[in-house]
Parts: sequence; structure tokens; C-alpha cells
Amino acid sequence: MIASFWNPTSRAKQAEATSRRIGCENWVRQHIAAARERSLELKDASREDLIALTDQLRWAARSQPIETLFTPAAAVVIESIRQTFGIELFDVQLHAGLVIASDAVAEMQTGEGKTLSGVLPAFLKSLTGRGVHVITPNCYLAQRDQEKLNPVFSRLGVTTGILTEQADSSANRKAYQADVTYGPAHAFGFDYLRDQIAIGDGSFAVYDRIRNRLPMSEKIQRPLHAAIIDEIDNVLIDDAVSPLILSSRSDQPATDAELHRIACVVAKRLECDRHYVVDASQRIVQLTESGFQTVYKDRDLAVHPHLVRPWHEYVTLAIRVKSFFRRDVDYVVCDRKIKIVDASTGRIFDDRTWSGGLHQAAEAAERLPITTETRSLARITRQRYFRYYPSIAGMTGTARGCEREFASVYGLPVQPIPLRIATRRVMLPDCVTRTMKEKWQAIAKETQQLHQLGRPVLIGTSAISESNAVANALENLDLKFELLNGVQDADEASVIGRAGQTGAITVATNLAGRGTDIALDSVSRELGGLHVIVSQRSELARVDRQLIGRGARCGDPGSARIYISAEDDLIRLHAPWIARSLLRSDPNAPHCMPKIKRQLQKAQTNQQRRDAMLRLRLLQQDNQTATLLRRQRNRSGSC
Ligand SMILES: Nc1ncnc2c1ncn2[C@@H]1O[C@H](COP(=O)(O)OP(=O)(O)OP(=O)(O)O)[C@@H](O)[C@H]1O
Repeated sequence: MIASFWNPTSRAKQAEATSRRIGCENWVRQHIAAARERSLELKDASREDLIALTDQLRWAARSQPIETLFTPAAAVVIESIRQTFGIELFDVQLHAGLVIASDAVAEMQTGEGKTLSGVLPAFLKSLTGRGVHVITPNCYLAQRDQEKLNPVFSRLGVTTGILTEQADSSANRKAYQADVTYGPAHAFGFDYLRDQIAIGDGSFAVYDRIRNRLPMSEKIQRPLHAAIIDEIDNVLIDDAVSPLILSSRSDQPATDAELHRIACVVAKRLECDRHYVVDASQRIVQLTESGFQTVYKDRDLAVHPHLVRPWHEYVTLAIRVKSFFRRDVDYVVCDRKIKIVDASTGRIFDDRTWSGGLHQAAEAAERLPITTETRSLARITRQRYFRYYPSIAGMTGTARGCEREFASVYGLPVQPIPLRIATRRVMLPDCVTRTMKEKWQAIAKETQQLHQLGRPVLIGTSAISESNAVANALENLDLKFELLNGVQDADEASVIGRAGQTGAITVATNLAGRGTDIALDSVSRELGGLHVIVSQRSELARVDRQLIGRGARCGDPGSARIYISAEDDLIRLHAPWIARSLLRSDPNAPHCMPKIKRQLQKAQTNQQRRDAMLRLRLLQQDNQTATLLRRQRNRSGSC
């Protein structure tokens, strides 16, 4: 069993077998037609009738595989959604539901209605009574979906719960008792780790053995059964580069605080390429021979009694902070503390810290009180945690390009769901500028023109500092706007609620880039819908596609434009030759867009490959550690 758990070939074969089954058009058509027919018989069924039908299905799930219950389950779900919202599930949503229920990834374009597509598989998998986890990339989406869908489930006699972000095990334990539990991915993973700590094993261990050793009453989670993951590429791929680490905090001042401060001063004096070399794409720093000599000039520091790592590593950390970590991009300073910003979602984490002294190096660079390094109590890679679920599936609008990783790591095939109606999105040509300043002005000007027409505009930026720069440019034109970047106290739901109204201007970081549903009012729809401005291409093309997908949803009109400047991060770090050619060119001459576009897309693909390699390395290390632990345990067991 363990061999197949780690074997990518067997996972890929499993994915291939599922893919053959769900890819059969006739099979899909027959199931949808049968479900529709059954649902007509249930029209206007009472709540009691629906609950009685659910009970019958639960009874049936005891003796037969849940795949065989698709038709009757779909019929009751269709009816419950009809009675709750007064809408009919689309065929593409039933199709996606069928794919997810078959343990696969449904790739459904942004705005096609994935939230409702997840109800049917969650309902089906809850029938066994072993609990379903509906996993989202963040708390906002978990709460939004649980609140929206709870009436649909409760009409069917199915209970739902929501995980809290706080380490409140009693509240979360209660949420796990529900049939369907909503929560962000990290909350599920951390509860798993808390269970590990409760049984006295901070290192990960063979899952079943651990589960069986601890009495049910003490555990927060029930045994893992089924996971349905929304924005599955974000949760299983993008976030998988960083393992989940549960750490302890100490209020004691850091004993090596002074060393971090000195390292920061030393790092400022060192020169790139002379004293150290950097790999910008991997954020790695290496001291050169001359760098080592300079760093160890003061011999007392090399033998300082408070060193917790070799002295040159303090300096390397300080150089990494100086070279790659930027305030209001990678972190913010709030209440004299460093708070990490998640690059892909734009969220600010209150309780996360960088490990290995990096957080302290950043505190030194910002002249903040230096905290003690956290001590890791338990850790698990996301890949490992999610592979513990016997059944895993999900949905996203952007699975393209990740098919191989989904198949070999998680055994998941990707099934594209056809568009319900052709998109009405108008993709305007990219706009190229030489400097950032020119870009902010151009964005503000375009926003002003559309605002005068009454069109709502969403400006998506990739960092807090950028959102502030756009905000300044808009203020210079006396334009009123809403800023959503996690720093302000703005209520996310209400800002998003207003973003589609006539004449609204919203500036946001990636907070609004994924999963958010911007509803248009009737006038803004008439005027052409939401216009999305992408302020710069991200390192991942999927992030851009998600942002563009905030407009022209569900058959609505809309448009989008991407802005590029020679000073953009993607160009600066991964394709500097584009910057050189742009800066040399005549600012008034038209740039050769197709060529620049192709080169930027290539830079994005290369970055995606590098990230995939990083994840693969993490997985290999994880495998080696697991094998080592297993051997140790076997040896101590046989002694
Ligand atoms: N069957 C339906 N009938 C009418 N409206 C629907 C239906 N399904 C979904 N919608 C509406 O379509 C909009 C988009 O739905 P939703 O947010 O679930 O899309 P999505 O696919 O999850 O988008 P994204 O990929 O951006 O997360 C919502 O306003 C939702 O209420």
C-alpha cells in the first residue's frame, strides 16, 4: 500500500483510468438526462420529503458505491437549489458535479458557476456519514460559500460547519462533526498537525497507525474521508511549495538580536557580484571568496556566544532581505511587526513567520524589535496531507498546464467542461510603457475615460505598493475609488459587492483576483460590463487569467487589458532583454506586441517549470524523510 502511496506511475495510471470513464460523452449525457427527468418528479416536494429522500440515499450508500447514486442525488440537489434560490442548475454544472464526484478536477471557465457545481459531489460524498471537507484557498471564500450554501444543504437534512482560523480546537472539533465542513486549506492541515501533537508525535508518521492510537474524543478531526477543493490549482499546486509548519512562539527577546542588527549593517556594505552572487529567480544568495573574507574580518563575531548559526549565515540572510524582500510587496509593517503577504492571494497573514532566521533579518532591516525564532512543533508538506484523503477532487478555471502534476502527484485527471455560452469578453491589446510612472498615468487615464461612460473598472495589481501607486494616479485625476489591499479595514465582501455598480472604480491586489464574484447592476451591464485592468503580468499566467475572469462572467459583457512596463518584475527578473529593447525604442513608435507577448509568455512558462521543479524536490525530500522514519520505527518496533 505504501509503495502505491508514493508511486507517481500508479497515481498517473489511476488518473488515466478515471479520465477514460469521465471523458465519455454518452455517459455524461445519460446521467444528466436521467437526473433532470427525476428532478421533475420532485418539483415542489416538501422539505420533509427531501429529507426522507436523503435518508433513503444514506441507507443505500451503506451497501452500494456512491457513484451509482448519482441520478437520485442529483435530482434532490437540483430541487433543493431550485427551492432555495429559484434557479435551475445548468447542464455544465451537473457535468462538473459528475466529474468532481468521480474524483477528478473539473476545469470550468471563470464565472461559469463552480460554487453551485460543488454542492452535488459534497452531498453525494456526505451520504456515507464520514464527513466531507470543502476546502477553499482562504477564509473569505470558505465563509461566503458556507453561508450561501447552508440553506441548500439544510433543506436536504445535511449539516454544515465552518472552521475558525484561531487555534480553537473545540469550535473546530464541532465543525468537523458536521456532514460538510468548510474551511481554508491551511486550517485543515494545521488541525491535522494539532492532532499529531496531541498524541505526542510532532513528526509526521504512518497515518493509520497514529489515527488508531488516539481515542476519537481527543482528536479534532475525524478520520479523513473526502476533500472537495475549490480553486484546486491554487491549493494543490501554487501553495504546495511551502509546507505547513506549526510552531511555538516565545515572548522572550531574541538572544541573537544584536547579531542580526550587525549583519544588516555588514550586508549594506557588501557589493553584488564582488562579495556575493544572487539567483534572483530562486531568491538564493551565495558569498564569494572575497565576501567570506570581508564577513569574517571581525573574528570576534565568528565565535560570538549568542550565535545560533554560523556568522556568515546571518549576513547571507540580511543580503537576501536586502535583495529580494520588499516592504508592501512581500511584507507589511503593522504595529511594529512584520506581517507576511501571500504573493498569490494578496492576503496578509497575522500569525505567520518566515523560518530559519529570515523573519528576524527582515525585522533588523526594518529596525523593529527582533522576535525569537519560532520553534517548529510539527510539519507536513501539503502534498502529503492532501494525499491522506482517500477521496480527493476539485474545480478551477485554470488547470491547464498543471495536468501532469495533478496526475502524478495526486492521481487526479483534469476534465475540461465546455462553456455554457460563448464568452462576450473583449480582450483589448496590451499597452506597453517604458516606466512604471508612465504606466500608472496610462491606467488612470483609461479608467477616467471608462468611468465617464459609466462602466465599472477593476484594476488588479500584484502588490500593495502598486495598488498605492495606482491610487495616487487616480487621486491626481480626482477620481473616487475603493481600495482593497488588505491594509485598509475595508470590508472585503461589501467592496466586492459594489465593484460591479455603474461607474465604480476598484483598485485591488490579488485579494480580488480569484474566486470573487463581481455582480453587475442592470445599467453597467447595458454599458458593456466590467472592465478589468491587469497592471502587470504575474509570474504565473494562471494568476492573470483568474484576474481577467472577474469580468464577462456567466454570459455578461466585459473587457480586459494588460499593461506592461520595462520595469515590471517579470521583465526585470526573468526577461531583462525585453526591458533593454523597450528602453532603447522610440517611446512614440508602436512596439512589436506579438513578439513581446510571446517572450513574456515564455518567461511565465519557464517560471512555472522552475516552481514545478521546486515542488518535485520538496516531494522527494519528503519521501526520503518518510522512508527514514519508517525504518527507524520498524527498527525500534522489532527491538
Ligand atoms: N444555475 C445558475 N443560474 C443562474 N445563475 C447562476 C447559476 N449558477 C451560478 N450562477 C451565478 O453565476 C455567478 C458566477 O458563479 P460562481 O461565482 O460560482 O462562478 P465561478 O465559476 O466559481 O467563478 P470563479 O472561477 O471566478 O470562482 C454567480 O453570481 C452565481 O450566482
